[in-house]
Amino acid sequence: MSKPTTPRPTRSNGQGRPDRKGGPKGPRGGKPGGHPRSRDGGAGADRAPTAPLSARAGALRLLNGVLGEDPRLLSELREAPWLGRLSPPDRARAQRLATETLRQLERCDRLLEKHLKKAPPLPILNILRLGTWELAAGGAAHGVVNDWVTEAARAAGRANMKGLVNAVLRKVAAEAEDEWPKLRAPRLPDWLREPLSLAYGPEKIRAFETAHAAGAPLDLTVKDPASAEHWATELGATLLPTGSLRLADGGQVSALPGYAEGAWWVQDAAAALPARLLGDLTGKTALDLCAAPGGKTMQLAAAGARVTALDLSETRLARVQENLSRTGLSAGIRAGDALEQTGTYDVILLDAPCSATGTIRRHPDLPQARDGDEIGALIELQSAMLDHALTLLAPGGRLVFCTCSLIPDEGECQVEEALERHPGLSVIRPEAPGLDPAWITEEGGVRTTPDLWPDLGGMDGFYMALLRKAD
Ligand SMILES: C[S@@+](CC[C@H](N)C(=O)[O-])C[C@H]1O[C@@H](n2cnc3c(N)ncnc32)[C@H](O)[C@@H]1O
Repeated sequence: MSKPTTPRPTRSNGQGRPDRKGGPKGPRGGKPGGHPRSRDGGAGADRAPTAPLSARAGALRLLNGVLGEDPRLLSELREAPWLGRLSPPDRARAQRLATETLRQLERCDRLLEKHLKKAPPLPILNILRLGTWELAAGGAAHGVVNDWVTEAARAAGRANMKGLVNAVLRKVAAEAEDEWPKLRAPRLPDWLREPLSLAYGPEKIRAFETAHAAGAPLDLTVKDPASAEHWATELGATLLPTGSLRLADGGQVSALPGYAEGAWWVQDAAAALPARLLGDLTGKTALDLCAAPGGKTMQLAAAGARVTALDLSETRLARVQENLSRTGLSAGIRAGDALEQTGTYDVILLDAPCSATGTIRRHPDLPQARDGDEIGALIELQSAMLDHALTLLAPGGRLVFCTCSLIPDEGECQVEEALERHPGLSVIRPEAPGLDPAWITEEGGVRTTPDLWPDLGGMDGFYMALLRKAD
């Protein structure tokens, strides 16, 4: 990777909404053909607001919510009241259908474009996208087409769109098996592709895109590292070089062996690395400054620290408490702003709020629902948090700064600039089982990217650095 001097998307590249090139012409993600949208992804008027919804109707609402005029992340739409109208299995199916369609949106659009003279209203275009993904994934043509035709009448309230959906999806069904594999991995939108290309080069970006298209397996962190091999056998999982367990497809997580007794928790292999840089923490006081939902809090507690887990969000802190209760680990939980904390700690973990662009394998909605506008403010917040965190660190204390971002301004640059602002602050060479020396950066941090471990199933993009305050 070249020296990380990526232009900051909002400071130097204000590029506006993502460019979704390559699909049918006309209304794309943004302009739903004049249909008013609700903020929770509603797809057409609710004539019976309590009537059950099918998985496909749910998926359509989710897609409309992500790609509508006021784009929402799927995680934000999960709170939408209408989701209560789906049975739990249908809700899971709807999430999967929407997620996988978003992951392959460019491929869906490329298959559709030759069959559309002009783009239909957004809800109908989204129906065609969902149907195309289902057909490409091997769905039975008759059932998929008929169900989406029915949905078309309901969603748009315009029966004349049924014919279009029927005709287009039948054509897609006839060619998907041959044509789909020829399509390139979907490209990142320009607001992200351009700064990442400058930092990593075009070849690496194509590798990121291939990894994003492949999706992510289920990774677990074991509470007691000594039992990792035992749980790998119990779960039929791969034990990764860094100590995490990996399942190709976990299915229902709460039904897996070891879940109920709290032997492990779900955490991407890259996300498990920052806390591991701190090693054994027996007897140390630790502050987890942005703790929720608690993956790293549990690691710090399992490593022997007396942990204070802080987060701004009380709702998200409830997840930390649930996770601690299930795993039998303990930490003091505190709601509040990281910038207003007082006290002194031996170690601090700062997993700062960021663009989350390292997690696109798991969240393919992110490039579609975001446009980079928020990144400038996040960069400012990260450096303010890092400066304040250093005031809470005991002399000689260690701090891990990390973000799940691919953008160097949220990682490498933050540490380089902090070293300039704080004479006496130093970077400790990172050590942890399985840490590949090739991941170590110029300033001494660790950079992971989604294309690493291609034969094992990739990993999230993360940046982390272990810092030491002067005595
Ligand atoms: C990347 S997530 C943390 C993930 C967590 N460390 C884990 O491993 O499970 C960032 C967190 O920062 C929290 N946050 C955002 N602004 C904050 C602030 N000013 N003070 C404290 N927490 C904040 C968010 O609520 C969010 O839970």
